[in-house]
Amino acid sequence: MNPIQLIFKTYQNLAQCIQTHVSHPPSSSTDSLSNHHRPLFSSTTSSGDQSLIEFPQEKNLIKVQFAKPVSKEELGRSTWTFLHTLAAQFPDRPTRQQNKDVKELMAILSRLYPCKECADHFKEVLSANPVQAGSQSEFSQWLCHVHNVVNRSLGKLVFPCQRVDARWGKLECRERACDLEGSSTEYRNR
Ligand SMILES: Cc1cc2nc3c(=O)[nH]c(=O)nc-3n(C[C@H](O)[C@H](O)[C@H](O)COP(=O)(O)OP(=O)(O)OC[C@H]3O[C@@H](n4cnc5c(N)ncnc54)[C@H](O)[C@@H]3O)c2cc1C
Repeated sequence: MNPIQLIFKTYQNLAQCIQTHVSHPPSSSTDSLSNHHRPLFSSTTSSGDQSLIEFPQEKNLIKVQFAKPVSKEELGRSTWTFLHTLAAQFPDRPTRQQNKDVKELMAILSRLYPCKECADHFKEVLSANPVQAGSQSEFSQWLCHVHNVVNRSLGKLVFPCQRVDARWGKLECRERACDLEGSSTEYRNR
């Protein structure tokens, strides 16, 4: 192959590669659709927040939910669920590392929470209410308190913190496999 042919061939390969990626974007390793099952073409029809993608090879219709913007409220509810569940599972006698980690987590949240106004406000809340995580109950009470500070600033009702254990339980997990304490001695020794 002479140099001109070589350049032409390389260009052809590149163009083919781009075309393939545009029509079938690469999937992550967790994507359950193998290349064999990818649609040759896709037709989408909106029905509420769901759309249908047709797989002509299999004469099947598979419902695929497309991303839509998450509201500040949804994000807030999910984040509080994560935080209160973390507090419910926090060890009664945390290691120094666990204590440090939870403080760092809150500091990171106050910098990276994907709602700038909320993150800035939470930074102020944290500086007025430093994290207390000497035990499970101390951490869950502290979290309940700071959640109430946010509630108040939004004109919401204050939650009775003596009921926090009734509202937020541990993650449903067989044989306490999700417990921080039992599950990782390595972590405990750090
Ligand atoms: C760190 C952080 C900062 C935020 N800052 C802002 C902000 O500045 N501006 C803004 O508009 N939104 C903010 N949000 C979102 C806001 O707090 C709410 O999540 C959102 O308004 C939805 O409120 P909600 O009424 O559904 O209940 P949420 O406040 O999301 O609470 C979820 C559930 O937790 C329970 N709960 C309520 N209070 C407590 C408590 N004190 N202790 C334990 N459980 C409780 C209730 O059962 C409630 O249904 C923030 C969220 C987070 C996580």
